[in-house]
Amino acid sequence: TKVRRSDRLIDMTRYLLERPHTLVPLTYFSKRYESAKSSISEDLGIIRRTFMQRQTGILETVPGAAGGVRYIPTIGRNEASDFIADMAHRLSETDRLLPGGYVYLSDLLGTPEVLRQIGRLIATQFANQQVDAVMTVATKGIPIAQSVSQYLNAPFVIVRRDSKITEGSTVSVNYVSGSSARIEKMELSKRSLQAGSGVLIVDDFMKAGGTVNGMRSLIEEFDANLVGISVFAEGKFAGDRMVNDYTSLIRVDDVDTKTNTLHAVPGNYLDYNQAMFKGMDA
Ligand SMILES: O=P(O)(O)OC[C@H]1C[C@H](OP(=O)(O)OP(=O)(O)O)[C@H](O)[C@@H]1O
Repeated sequence: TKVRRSDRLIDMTRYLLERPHTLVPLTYFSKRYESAKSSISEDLGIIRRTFMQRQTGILETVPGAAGGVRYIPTIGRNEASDFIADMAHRLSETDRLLPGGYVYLSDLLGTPEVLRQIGRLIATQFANQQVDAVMTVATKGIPIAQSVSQYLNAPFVIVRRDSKITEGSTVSVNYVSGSSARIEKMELSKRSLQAGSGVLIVDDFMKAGGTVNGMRSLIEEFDANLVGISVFAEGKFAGDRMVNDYTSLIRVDDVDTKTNTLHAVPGNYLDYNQAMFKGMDA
């Protein structure tokens, strides 16, 4: 029996939301609802318009026989700005400051809604780039990488600072870690990355940038290419950071070890993506 338009719209929306960055042929929906392609096209027009108006995302249409539709998750400027302001406020709570200017984030990075929004924000910035893999370093970066990976429909790979036989043979690099100028090692299973793949680096926190820099050299070792770098928060760092082209959602701009407080403000994400957000409103 034919499926009514209202029922089709609900089921198509769910189907698309669950498959970001995935091309779905119109014929798939025609068969699923036993409806003409012209009806399905009208359905998709309604979904596209509503997604646009509510800033749920973009419904791309790929023409031709091998064509179809692809849902690109995005976040609107206002929702992004509100979330970032909320996170900056949360980080400025007392008792988050840790020795060495690090910040306690594990409660936030264990909250599903926070992880969803972080993933959506970072995936929005890279929605139109060729990201074949999302890379992070164990441990606290992993939930962020998983969330970004889900929104971009790209696998995530975990770099480790320890050797595990369960990772098989690995490529390893030495890197200068943080302000302590210690040499550390990080490695990635050889099976994780193909040469030439586009890699997005994400992490929960960047201080001196040594960790991110280590991941950059790992990407070079794999003959892969760096698409971008995005971190949830960046610490206050006096020295010259080894990394400069990155986005951060939050920036720690003041640390007072006497009163054990820190002040966090929005990072450079909104400024960096101003043109992108303007394009969405157009
Ligand atoms: O910019 P840098 O000076 O290199 O510091 C940023 C590192 C340090 C910290 O990881 P750790 O807390 O050391 O390790 P884990 O994530 O496993 O807790 C954080 O998650 C980044 O990866």
